[in-house]
Amino acid sequence: MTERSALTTPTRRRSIRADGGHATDVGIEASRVLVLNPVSGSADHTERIHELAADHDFTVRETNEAGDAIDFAREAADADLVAAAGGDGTIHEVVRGLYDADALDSTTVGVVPTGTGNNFAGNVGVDDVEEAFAVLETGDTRAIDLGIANGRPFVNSAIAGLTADASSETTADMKDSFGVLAYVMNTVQTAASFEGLTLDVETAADEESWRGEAAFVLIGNGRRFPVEGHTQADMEDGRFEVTIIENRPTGELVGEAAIRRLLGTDTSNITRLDTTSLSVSVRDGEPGTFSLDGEMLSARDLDVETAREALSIRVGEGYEIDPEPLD
Ligand SMILES: Nc1ncnc2c1ncn2[C@@H]1O[C@H](COP(=O)(O)OP(=O)(O)OP(=O)(O)O)[C@@H](O)[C@H]1O
Repeated sequence: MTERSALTTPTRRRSIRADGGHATDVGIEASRVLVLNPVSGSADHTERIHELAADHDFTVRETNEAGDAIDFAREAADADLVAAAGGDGTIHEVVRGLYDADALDSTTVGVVPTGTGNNFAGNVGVDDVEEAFAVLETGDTRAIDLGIANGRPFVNSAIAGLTADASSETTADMKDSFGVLAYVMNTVQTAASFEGLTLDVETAADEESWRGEAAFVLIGNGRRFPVEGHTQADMEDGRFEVTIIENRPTGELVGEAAIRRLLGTDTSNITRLDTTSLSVSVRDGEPGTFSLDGEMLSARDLDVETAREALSIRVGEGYEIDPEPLD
């Protein structure tokens, strides 16, 4: 994807944080914008990110609350390069803002991992903050697939079968070790009466379908779902790797060892589908709670499709264009 040449002189306002901290440039016409979540991860990165951003000519927009990154990205629609400093949720919001503004054709996205799990950053080969700024300058630009669920984009995964509680109670340690599966483990460990979801999962024409009681449905765009090992999926193939975990009585699921077993060698209750699009319908009861990159969405039906190579993104050396398929 070509980058546009220099824009007009940036128009800048200055805003000073109430706590007397950093002055934040608000330059919505800047050609390089960095959206910074100051509360992601261990929340001690703000100073360092401002320094690095200044060294690399980024205009910084610091979020004050959830959702700000969507607005800031939308307002940065004319920028050539928009970086997200945060975790998966911040990247999700930035991509959502650019998607809403129809700016993905003209804007390249970068990630600066200052979140807790940083799963997506790892999947595009960016492991730390210093490396992230080097990648923003000289990394390859790849066009990767976006998932679109009920009109909302996601970069990493869409998951059915979680509760909002499970997301908020998941600890940093769990996220470090297990990424998105931490949510799964947490749900199973905390929900004594977890009922599962009666679902219809239909894939694109002439592909497979699944109907039954599921504990979880994990739809991977940027990531795949072994518990351990390499989590990066093929992000340029226009396909999802879908993992359906059939519900079992809670007693059988409790504990880390059980989860490892579930997604490890014992695959008798796991169905894997590979598809360009699918729909997930909750058959009984209340609408289901779905997670898009960790951000919650309530719906009875989730229609998911790929926007092939729709997201232009800077990648690090660890990014694999064509990762080995799962066994
Ligand atoms: N200033 C803010 N105050 C409170 N919440 C915020 C603020 N800015 C962003 N958020 C919200 O913080 C949430 C968590 O952010 P994010 O996912 O980036 O970090 P994380 O949870 O630490 O990392 P990861 O998702 O990689 O584990 C997001 O839902 C986002 O909307």
